Amino acid sequence: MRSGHRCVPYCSARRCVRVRSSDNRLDIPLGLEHTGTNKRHKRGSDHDRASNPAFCVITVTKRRSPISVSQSEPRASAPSGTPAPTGTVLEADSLCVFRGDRLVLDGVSLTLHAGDAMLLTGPNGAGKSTLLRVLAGLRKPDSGQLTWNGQSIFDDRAAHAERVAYIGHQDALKPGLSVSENLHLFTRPGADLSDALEAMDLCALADLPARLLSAGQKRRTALARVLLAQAPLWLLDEPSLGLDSAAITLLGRAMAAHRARGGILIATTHVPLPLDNTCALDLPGAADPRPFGAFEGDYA
Ligand SMILES: Nc1ncnc2c1ncn2[C@@H]1O[C@H](COP(=O)(O)OP(=O)(O)OP(=O)(O)O)[C@@H](O)[C@H]1O
Repeated sequence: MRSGHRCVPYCSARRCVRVRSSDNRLDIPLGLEHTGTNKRHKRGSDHDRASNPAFCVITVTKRRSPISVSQSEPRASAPSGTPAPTGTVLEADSLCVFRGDRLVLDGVSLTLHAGDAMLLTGPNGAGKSTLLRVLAGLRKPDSGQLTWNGQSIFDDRAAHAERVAYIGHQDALKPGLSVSENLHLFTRPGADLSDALEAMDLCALADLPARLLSAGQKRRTALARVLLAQAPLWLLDEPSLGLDSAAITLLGRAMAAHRARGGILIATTHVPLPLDNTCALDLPGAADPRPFGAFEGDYA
């Protein structure tokens, strides 16, 4: 961690968070880095320094204590006969993202290898969904690098879209189509629709129009779609939202199987998820500083 200073709009509690995950060791320094090359950051900082007494400049000279995270057990191994792409690596370096004038992500770094799982936690508004959208390639960071096997994902967004299975808060089902028809739209070569229906206990609902599903049934359908994507990177925004305990067990099995095949998984959550051997990235969040009008112009 470099020494330096960072201009922090509104909240002195915002901190740089870095996560490193390797086979059985995690190293998560928490500190602050110099980001003076970010023009938006500097512009906002100059303005806020002049006009807002809550604005502050923080100087950090040494690394803070690591977040308490440990990876005590070895991760699930791949089933025999299933080759895991062990060289796969997703890496984010010093990601900064503004929403409106607010610096929501401030120097987030992480490294995940094949089979790794990371839980993204933090209070409402901390930037968990924002980070997932950046990792999915749906939004460019204002600064920082995001690479898959060493290549920027923004060099070829279409290729990155192929490797991502993403679910947001909305289940995004076509209400007039049945569960099967909705899933069929997302079935990639090599995926088996009936396996996905079974994995999420949807067989009895397969012919029901999505508009007639309960919230939990819709979520199970959205998760079945993730299974059918055949994607190495799962980005799940509160995947257990609306699920009953039986469905949460099914979710846990699906996530374990994905990792055992060498998949990478990142999930936001406010509740415990049935995942072993994860690392956690806790975004600190900050009190919302602005009235609604201040957010105009950023609807990405
Ligand atoms: N379209 C937008 N324009 C401007 N600001 C936004 C927009 N969407 C979200 N934000 C702001 O970005 C911040 C981060 O939002 P985000 O949805 O990433 O948080 P979160 O950690 O996922 O929250 P939650 O736990 O409630 O799901 C919030 O302060 C929010 O007000």
